[in-house]
Amino acid sequence: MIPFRKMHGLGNDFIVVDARPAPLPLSPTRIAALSDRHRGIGCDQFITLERPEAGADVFMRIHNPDGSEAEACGNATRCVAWLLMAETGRDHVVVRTVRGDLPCERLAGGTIRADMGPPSLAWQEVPLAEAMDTTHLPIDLGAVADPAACSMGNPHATFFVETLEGLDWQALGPLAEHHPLLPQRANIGFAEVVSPEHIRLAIWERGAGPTLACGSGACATLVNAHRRGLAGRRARIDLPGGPLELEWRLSDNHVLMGGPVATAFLGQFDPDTFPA
Ligand SMILES: N[C@H](CCC[C@H](N)C(=O)O)C(=O)O
Repeated sequence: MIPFRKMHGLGNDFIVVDARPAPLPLSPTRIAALSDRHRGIGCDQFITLERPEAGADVFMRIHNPDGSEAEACGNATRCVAWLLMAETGRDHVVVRTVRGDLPCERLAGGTIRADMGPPSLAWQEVPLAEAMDTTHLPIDLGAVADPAACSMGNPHATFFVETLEGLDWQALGPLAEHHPLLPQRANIGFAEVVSPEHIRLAIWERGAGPTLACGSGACATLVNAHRRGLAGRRARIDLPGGPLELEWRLSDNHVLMGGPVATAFLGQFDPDTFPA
């Protein structure tokens, strides 16, 4: 049996397994089966903790429920940071991902804040299929158009809308996720700018669909809103699951993202029950 912990940040939920003591028999197929909400445990992302090389407290591998691997996950970074803080008693830990080291800290009130690093703004780095200005993509889906794109390690495109009220973003999300301009697909944000310090955001995640919150998506939204002149460098971003506090720091170009984390339950599963 393999023990797991079910965690979430604002309802963006994760199965977390610990492969630090020994590697676990988890193929993408098995991860997809475990991530199924009806036939498995269910989650937005499947998180595997691995032993890091020197310089970080843990290596975090991220899979989507379709079995694909993601380069970044802000809410899981905060959940895993909390776990490491509970293990070590420290208020600062470093979570390593395939895209680099993410320092995290515990703030007053239990908020966990992750330094998600600098955004990538060049078209090759999002990536987009061809050279263009990443603040305006020629994507027109009728009800929404003209998104901005950036990478937080993983690809994001943000549509700015007058209001989320009545917008069928769950139908538009998959069209944008699979648009030919986005060869690695992308996480798709629908952002209603309430004021320069306050944004409402709905997210259609690559490989996962609609989620209650997306940390890297909130980072990308602040970056894209700021580049479009719609927001300052700090904002509260309200997602369906609740608010995240964002800052795109001027001094070092890093994006900081803070919010709550929670454990829902602990459990165990028999890997042989799921296809290998
Ligand atoms: N929920 C995550 C993002 C998952 C991104 C994943 N869907 C991808 O394919 O990049 C977050 O809090 O940042």
